Amino acid sequence: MLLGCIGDDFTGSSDLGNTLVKAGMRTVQYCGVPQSPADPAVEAGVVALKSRSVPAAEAVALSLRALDWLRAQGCRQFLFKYCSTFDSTPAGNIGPVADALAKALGAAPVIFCPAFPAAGRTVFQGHLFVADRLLNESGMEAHPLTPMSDPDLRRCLAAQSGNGVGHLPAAQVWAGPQAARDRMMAEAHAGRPFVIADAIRDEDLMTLGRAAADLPLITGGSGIALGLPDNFRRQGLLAGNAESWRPQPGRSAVLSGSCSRATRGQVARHLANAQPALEVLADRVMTGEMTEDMAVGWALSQDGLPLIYSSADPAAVSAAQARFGRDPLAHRLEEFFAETARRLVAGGVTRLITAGGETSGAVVEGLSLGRLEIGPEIAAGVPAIRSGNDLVLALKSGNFGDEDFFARADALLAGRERTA
Ligand SMILES: Nc1ncnc2c1ncn2[C@@H]1O[C@H](COP(=O)(O)OP(=O)(O)O)[C@@H](O)[C@H]1O
Ligand SMILES: O=C(O)[C@@H](O)C(=O)COP(=O)(O)O
Repeated sequence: MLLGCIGDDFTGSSDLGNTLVKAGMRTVQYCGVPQSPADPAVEAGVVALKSRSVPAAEAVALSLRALDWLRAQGCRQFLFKYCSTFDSTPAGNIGPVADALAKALGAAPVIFCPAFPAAGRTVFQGHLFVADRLLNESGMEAHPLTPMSDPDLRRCLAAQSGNGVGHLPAAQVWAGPQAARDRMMAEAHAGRPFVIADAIRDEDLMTLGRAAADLPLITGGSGIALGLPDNFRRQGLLAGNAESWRPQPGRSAVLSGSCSRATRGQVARHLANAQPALEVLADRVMTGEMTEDMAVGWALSQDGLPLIYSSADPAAVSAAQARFGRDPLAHRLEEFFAETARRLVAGGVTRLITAGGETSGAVVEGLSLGRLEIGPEIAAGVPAIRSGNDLVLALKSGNFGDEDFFARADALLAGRERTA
């Protein structure tokens, strides 16, 4: 294994796997830290953790265990993948995890770049934009678990990290890999080893990848990985033939616990298309009026593509959180989706589409999946995934995908539609 990656959630890890496979690296996503060694043919390993919203000390411990395993597989470089919207709070977990990984690897400077231009995320003057909006006006300010109210990534990171935070401005990125590298080294020498890097185009991410060729630790969204495979390819280390894919016949279902704007649009489209949909109201789940059994019984009796969703708008989310508490509510809803997924698969579902990072993490952990093979791209940042012989999945990040994502994902997973 050449490149060892640690993803702080499961959708994000598949997003990263998608980038690496497209750029020609044989990539496997592992659900949690594996117990046994990797297949030697794997060139990039992504250890997916559910560490984005757990207490910081737990996220650090999990990430260091993942690092130990990846080091034992011989990795030469390490990547910490977090969200392209920098999902975190002043308590972490991006800063504390990066502090621990940098210390363990003796890494300085360390790039921080969540930019993902294909999904509209760009970093300019140290600020994060989602399309033409600053992060704090993008809808992320109302996220149920990690509301993002400050678009200045230098301030966000400084609040969470024990390391000095510097900046690599766009002008130095546009001046090429050497200029970018020089600026990062200068920042590190000035006591600011954690460097927020501007990037507004894929070309900028390619430049950053090249500038980071000999850095032990890189951090960012999936975009920061765009240029890394070329570094290994230049050294003649890649075998080629990164992707293999086989669609899956059978039944499908969609589970959505994402309350993000894009997902709510996808739910609305599904309803407008008169496809079967069951709304899981937070109150009914918390009071036990709605059970997993009811949801599964409903889904298995539907024709078409059944959608079970708790996706709700910010006002409904706030009201439910005020009533039940943010964490107990999130925990119960995630448990609901995990158990529903288990029963759906036991009941014969072979294609599962999940929306939301925490939700997808709960589902994948609930299903005790181990190793995921990354297939073709369904939408920017969302690949088709295979787990063993009988199950294929799409783990959709909350804010990814067009309005027709659910139908499109199912068609691709079933082999009714070819890749983009
Ligand atoms: N109706 C709801 N009210 C409150 N919280 C909710 C509701 N539906 C889902 N949640 C919780 O909100 C969180 C959404 O996070 P996640 O699944 O990561 O979605 P996203 O990818 O959009 O961030 C989950 O913990 C989920 O359980
Ligand atoms: O980088 C991204 O935006 C995604 O890969 C990701 O991590 C999204 O997380 P969720 O929105 O919580 O699914």
